[in-house]
Amino acid sequence: MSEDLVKVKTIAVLTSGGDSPGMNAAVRAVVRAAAQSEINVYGVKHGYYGLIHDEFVEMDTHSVSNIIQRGGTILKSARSEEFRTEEGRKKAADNLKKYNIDALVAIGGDGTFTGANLLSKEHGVNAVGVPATIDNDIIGTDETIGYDSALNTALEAIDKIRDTADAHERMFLVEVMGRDTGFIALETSIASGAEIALLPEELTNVEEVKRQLNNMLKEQRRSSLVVVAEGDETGGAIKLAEKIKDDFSQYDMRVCILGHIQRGGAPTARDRVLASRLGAAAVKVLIEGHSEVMVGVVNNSLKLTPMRVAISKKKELDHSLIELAKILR
Ligand SMILES: Nc1ncnc2c1ncn2[C@@H]1O[C@H](COP(=O)(O)OP(=O)(O)O)[C@@H](O)[C@H]1O
Ligand SMILES: O=P(O)(O)OC[C@H]1O[C@](O)(COP(=O)(O)O)[C@@H](O)[C@@H]1O
Ligand SMILES: [Mg+2]
Repeated sequence: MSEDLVKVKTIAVLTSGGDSPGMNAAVRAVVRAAAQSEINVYGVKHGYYGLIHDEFVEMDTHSVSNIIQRGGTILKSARSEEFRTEEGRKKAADNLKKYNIDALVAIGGDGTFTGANLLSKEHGVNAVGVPATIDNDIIGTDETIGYDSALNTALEAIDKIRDTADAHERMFLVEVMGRDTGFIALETSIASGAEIALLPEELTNVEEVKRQLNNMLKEQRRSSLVVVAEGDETGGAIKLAEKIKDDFSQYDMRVCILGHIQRGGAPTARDRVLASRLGAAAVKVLIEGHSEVMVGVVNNSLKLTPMRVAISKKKELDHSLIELAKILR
């Protein structure tokens, strides 16, 4: 984190990794905050792929009109294997030099920040990270951009599944996203009143799951919902169903995988506000001379975290929420 005052004239902004609702709001905030400070902005299409393959487009305040409410990302997102190599990052740095770009705003998740940090270390490119992923798995910010939207999308779907589960007195195993982390699974299970939540952060004992379901069925529950994070130890909802279906054949078990609907749709108000704050903050901290940092909001205040710290460890679930889910089900 350096803090020398530098005149930033031109910046680039990109979105990378899994898209998340609110990425557009963040791009808009970066472009508009930069314009306020008379900084030129290039948008880079397709994340690091576009950085390597010269997909730079000039942006101004009009380029970001009417996007704050839209899901996806107007800059497109991608995953680039080439950027994981030194040669790939050298090509990316050469392109940034070609356009006289002083700094990069990378909007994405932990992988995106790992890449940006390497680009900065190897080629002296000033880089600021803006956390955007539905997984909410980044330390240094209470929530990532897109998490609240994905949570609400998943919850709406689970509420609907509960209606039909109840009508048919069925058992549903609902799989939500979260390759390595159970934020969506835990909070949707609390908010929907699910009977059980299976999280990547906890060991899953299939016999124990069966026992709990049996106990609840003895309480004469009319339906059962098990929310399963895709990264759960059992390997997701389909695999779990294979392991338990014979024991619950009378409940006409169904599996529903929510999948990518959780990544799309209009961002919630909270995500739009978070993205607006963080996008503008990224420009501010670049002007102040910071680099290799991530902007976040903690306890409603802006916070800077060195990128190397942000990528160094996994954000932990709140154990009191795990207990709460168990008490209230
Ligand atoms: N270890 C790494 N070294 C260099 N670049 C990386 C590394 N990890 C990820 N990246 C770059 O960041 C991109 C996005 O990472 P990914 O993990 O897919 O998404 P997210 O940023 O949402 O976690 C990758 O496609 C790759 O180009
Ligand atoms: O869209 P893909 O490539 O199938 O990736 C799915 C993964 O992306 C996510 O939606 C978001 O993850 P990242 O933000 O780390 O890219 C995960 O929850 C999910 O496991
Ligand atoms: Mg990630």
